[in-house]
Amino acid sequence: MLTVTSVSRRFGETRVLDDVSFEVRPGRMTGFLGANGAGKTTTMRIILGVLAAHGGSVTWNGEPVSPALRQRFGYMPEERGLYPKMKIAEQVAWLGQLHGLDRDTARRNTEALLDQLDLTERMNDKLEDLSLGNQQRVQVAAALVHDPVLLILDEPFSGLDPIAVEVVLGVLRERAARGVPVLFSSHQLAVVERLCDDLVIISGGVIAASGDREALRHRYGTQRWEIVVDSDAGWLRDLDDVRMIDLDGPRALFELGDGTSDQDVLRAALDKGAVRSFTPVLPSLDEIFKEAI
Ligand SMILES: Nc1ncnc2c1ncn2[C@@H]1O[C@H](COP(=O)(O)OP(=O)(O)OP(=O)(O)O)[C@@H](O)[C@H]1O
Repeated sequence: MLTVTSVSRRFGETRVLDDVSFEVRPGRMTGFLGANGAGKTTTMRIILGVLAAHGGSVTWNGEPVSPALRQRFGYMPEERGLYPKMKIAEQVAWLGQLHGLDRDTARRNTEALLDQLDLTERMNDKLEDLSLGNQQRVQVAAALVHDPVLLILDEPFSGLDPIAVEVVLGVLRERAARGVPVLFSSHQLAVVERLCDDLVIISGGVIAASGDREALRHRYGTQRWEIVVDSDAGWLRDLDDVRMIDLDGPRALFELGDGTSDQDVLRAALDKGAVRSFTPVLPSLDEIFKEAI
């Protein structure tokens, strides 16, 4: 497990990270969410040792992160730093060797990854001859070739079409399933909502919320209910302490005040006729994000 504890960082007089603490747990995809300039890239660089922290610590299974251990981390930086004129298989295998793999293992891992990422047919093409989406798949291969014990990915899904998102996601999920902690940043709330098990939300260099995604959905946002009846559900508006959010004929989305309960509403609905469905609706990531920051 990776543990970030009370990390701070300034650039000049500006404090860009303030007491940042969170965990990236084994076998879990952790989404790192924040607006532009919130501090995601700075945090990732500190984890990778590319940038020094001005306070706090980063530990791996309770131990400080040594340079030798960092070699075993996988990092996909925001500025995609591969060689445009080098053939992709050669390049990925070479990066594997730089991370300590022998030549045969590097080649085997490269071939397996390029196959998983649907790039086998392009393996002898130069990076610059690939579409931007395919170049990004190569970046993913480069971050994974040495079988990293931890994966840190800065915006791995940006600019990918939906099919490429699925392909990259499949590869990352497989690593997570093998027990590798995966931290990835993203602006795309809908993507993160679908992909992550845990969430870290950062705002202005401060952690606004972190932990299990479902637990956060329960903790943040206002609980709502959806009911579907047989005829128009507009009568719900007349009930005390019911606030209608959305009404679409027999379907209504509403919130409850303190003076009533979901069971009161259900009873009132059954008195009127058939109830086809009645479900609590948890807030979306979008709502959690807005409330947390
Ligand atoms: N080398 C630097 N010198 C000065 N300020 C910097 C430097 N790197 C980052 N910053 C500032 O630190 C803050 C956090 O930047 P960071 O890149 O970590 O944010 P981010 O959450 O990754 O944003 P984005 O989503 O736009 O990539 C920003 O205000 C940024 O301008």
